[in-house]
Amino acid sequence: MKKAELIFIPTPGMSHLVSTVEVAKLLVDRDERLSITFLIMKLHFDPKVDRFIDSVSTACNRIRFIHLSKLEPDPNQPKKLFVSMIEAQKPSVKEEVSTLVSLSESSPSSPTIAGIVLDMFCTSMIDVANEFGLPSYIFLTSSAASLGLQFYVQTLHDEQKVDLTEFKGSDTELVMPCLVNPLPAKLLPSVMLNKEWLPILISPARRFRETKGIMVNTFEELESHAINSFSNGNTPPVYPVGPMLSLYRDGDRDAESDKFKDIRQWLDNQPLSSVVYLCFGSVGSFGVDQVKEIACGLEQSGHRFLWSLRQPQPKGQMEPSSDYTNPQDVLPEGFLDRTAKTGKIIGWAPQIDILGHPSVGGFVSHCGWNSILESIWFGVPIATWPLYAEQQFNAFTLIVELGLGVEIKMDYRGDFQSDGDENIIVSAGEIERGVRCLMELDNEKRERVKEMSGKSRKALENDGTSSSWLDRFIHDVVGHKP
Ligand SMILES: O=c1ccn([C@@H]2O[C@H](COP(=O)(O)OP(=O)(O)O[C@H]3O[C@H](CO)[C@@H](O)[C@H](O)[C@H]3O)[C@@H](O)[C@H]2O)c(=O)[nH]1
Repeated sequence: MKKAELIFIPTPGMSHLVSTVEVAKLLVDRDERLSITFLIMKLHFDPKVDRFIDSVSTACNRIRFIHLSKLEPDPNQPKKLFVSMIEAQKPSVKEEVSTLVSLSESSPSSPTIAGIVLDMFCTSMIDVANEFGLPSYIFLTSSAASLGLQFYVQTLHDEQKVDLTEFKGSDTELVMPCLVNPLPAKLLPSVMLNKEWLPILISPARRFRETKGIMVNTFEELESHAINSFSNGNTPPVYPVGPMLSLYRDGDRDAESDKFKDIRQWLDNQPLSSVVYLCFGSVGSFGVDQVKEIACGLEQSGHRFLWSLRQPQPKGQMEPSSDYTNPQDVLPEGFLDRTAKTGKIIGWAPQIDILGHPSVGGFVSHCGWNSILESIWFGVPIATWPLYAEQQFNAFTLIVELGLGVEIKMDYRGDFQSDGDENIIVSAGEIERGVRCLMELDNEKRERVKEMSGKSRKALENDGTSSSWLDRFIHDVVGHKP
């Protein structure tokens, strides 16, 4: 039986890496011929990434990680765009791929290199795959609808010569194959409405078309309409293989166990479904004025809360936000004392543990796709408060397309991607209303979320839809199991 190896090139931030590693784990579990080598770029320092990789390396013997050497930034160059920083890693990627290919060719017992699986930000590495005659695949860490959006926007731009930036601030509604409902143009990701950023977004979609297939972190039962919109043969095959969640992040747990124990204990003492959890992803944070409004909104709502409150990064920086040393400095006077019995402020959150805890009854989220999938998995309804990237679009998908959430905001834009004219403050009143709406959600809506939770778990069972798609992917990449 000939063995096969896939090379994975992820974007090395937690929100892309975790689901990519998870799909790799399932692939090797489902076929003993497969092994996977990850090439890890060192783009910024996040100790969570290293801890996570260490824990996976020790647990899975057919997955290994090769760390590429860190490129020192050229002091004469202005700070580069993220995708350009990835593109600059091509020579090191090429060197590693060359070594792996030579090794594979030198011995009949070595696995054949079957292809390269890339993150959406790493499509420049398709050139490396082509050089070695290897097929490329994508693993998309966001939704099928967001994939449809990328193809739609690229077609509008390239074929119909539409200047997308004209949609900025307009009331136009866009009808696209991946959505049942028309999308208000104001919910397009900021990068699509900005002349400087648009090419960065158009380019991956063009290159996706060159690949042999796209695995997406979603499942048929959740996004059937969007998934069906790819069946016209105009795109490479799409494989909905999710939800890919890391339900046991041992690396995180060991490193921060005392802090996490305290959070678990606090949750253990709260009534069933009584706590609203607030978290805005790995990067999201707010300025002091907005923090105060959130605090007042929570207090006015009277609901119990667990709030991951984080410090803003310098403008334009997209690295994980850090915890406050003294959160009281940014909160309204006396807030911590007044809410001592009903609320808890934390920094980086053990999100999976929190969402899985029976005391949690709602999630105020920035609508990162991982957070949405995690919340659905645990049957916790979401109140949307998107900040950047495709999050406004995800909020629309969740509320309008899927009917699985309530709205605090849908068109809000976080500081780092707004052009300065969109920085409205969401008032305490709006937050209070949103939190009440979420926590006092009618049974029918809560049941819908629970039902989808069951479907998400079923999709990954041995005979579930996502497992079948994983098998189909393996078959397309390495052929029939003997
Ligand atoms: O305090 C925290 C904050 C986050 N997380 C975890 O970190 C991940 C965050 O992922 P996500 O919810 O997708 O948010 P982002 O970190 O913002 O993710 C980026 O990547 C996603 C997937 O491509 C996109 O959907 C987002 O828009 C983009 O910002 C999730 O697994 C969370 O469980 C924690 O465990 N604790």
